[in-house]
Amino acid sequence: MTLAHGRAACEQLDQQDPLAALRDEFILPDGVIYLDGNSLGARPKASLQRAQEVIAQEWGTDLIKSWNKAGWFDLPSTLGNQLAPLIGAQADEVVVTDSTSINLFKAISAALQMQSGDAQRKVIITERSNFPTDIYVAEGITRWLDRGYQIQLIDTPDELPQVINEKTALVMLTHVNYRTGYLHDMRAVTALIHQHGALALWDLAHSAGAVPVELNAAQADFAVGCTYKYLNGGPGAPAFIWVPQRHQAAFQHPLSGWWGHASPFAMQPHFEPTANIRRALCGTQPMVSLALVGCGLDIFGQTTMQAIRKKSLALTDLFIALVESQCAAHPLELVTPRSHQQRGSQASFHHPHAYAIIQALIERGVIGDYREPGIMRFGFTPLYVRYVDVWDAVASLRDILDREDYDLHAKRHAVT
Ligand SMILES: Cc1ncc(COP(=O)(O)O)c(C=O)c1O
Ligand SMILES: Nc1ccccc1C(=O)C[C@H](N)C(=O)O
Repeated sequence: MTLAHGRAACEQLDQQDPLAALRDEFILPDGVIYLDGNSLGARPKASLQRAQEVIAQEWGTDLIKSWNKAGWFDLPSTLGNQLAPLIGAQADEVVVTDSTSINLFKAISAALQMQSGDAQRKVIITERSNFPTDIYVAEGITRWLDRGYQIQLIDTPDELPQVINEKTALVMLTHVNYRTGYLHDMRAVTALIHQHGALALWDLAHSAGAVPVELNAAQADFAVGCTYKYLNGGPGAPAFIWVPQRHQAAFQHPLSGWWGHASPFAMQPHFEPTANIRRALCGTQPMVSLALVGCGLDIFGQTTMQAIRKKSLALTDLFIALVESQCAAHPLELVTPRSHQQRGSQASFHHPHAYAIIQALIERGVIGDYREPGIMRFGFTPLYVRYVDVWDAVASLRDILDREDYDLHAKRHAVT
């Protein structure tokens, strides 16, 4: 079977797919091909019943008792422990809490604090192409501290070895780039960062549940990430933060709310951080939303990240090959690395009319998204995307391009 066998070959791949049955765990509307799980994951079927249970039973009937009885108070750690194996972390190293932006704030502040004994380490290195919130939060911290911290933006990963030095306090990278899908070699980059005495903070927003991650094996220092993308936790679901055992005692951040206290219900007038990962917590969590994260994580119990990675690469390989063969007459330019070692679970193409084309695709039920400048972005979640979806998505794309069936004056929505 080759591509020349067309859609039938894709059907056969679906029949042989060891993950095929997992699609049944999700609700996906008829007629929709969902290639945007890198922005908002699809809904696990179980989440509706779980929401009903939390609202009707745990909140409605059990009321305040649920903080103990339903495990609400422990839930950030319970879910963190469930997530840990997916990112190469140990138990008691992860909590699911707050947003990625807020967790970035905690991790960056703690890292700067840990480096503050060395007065010359004043530089945070990150990529110009990093997701903006990462850069913005670092800017907010440096401006607010007003102690001469600087942010140095690099334009390509290759620049890191040239710019990192004894003045670098922290290198903050997103493991898989949100726009291009470029995947860093976490182990090699972390080793380089450590050679220079700096700390390594990884944003796993586009990695957790998408690619195998080995935080402890890579000796990373801190990590944060979303649960609403590849982990299918739900819109705005709380994010996570990982602090390895070896850094927990030194991990201090300024959002020292009562949930991070050694004994929150002692109601002491001074903050004393708890000894464990719960010092990364701040305050009360949104329980309805937090509970649904478990439904997304449960599905991962039925497979492995290796199986997911295998299918992810097959899906992106197929998509890239089909776009390049079927749409060869059009000015599409792949911005995602071809090399498997450097590719996350997405494929992005540049086209001068990318926004209008994405809108036309969405109208036909093929959901991807648009990112500046001129990039059509397609995310592949192996738990529910089929090989035939890839075939059908490219057929729609080709048809739209061949007929120029898109509106160049398409209205720009607030969310693209
Ligand atoms: C790399 C990265 N970091 C962070 C975020 C989001 O942060 P938050 O959930 O705080 O909006 C995203 C996407 O929204 C992202 O792609
Ligand atoms: N949280 C969102 C809310 C609204 C719209 C998009 C998002 C995203 O997550 C975007 C994603 N981080 C991205 O890689 O572009």
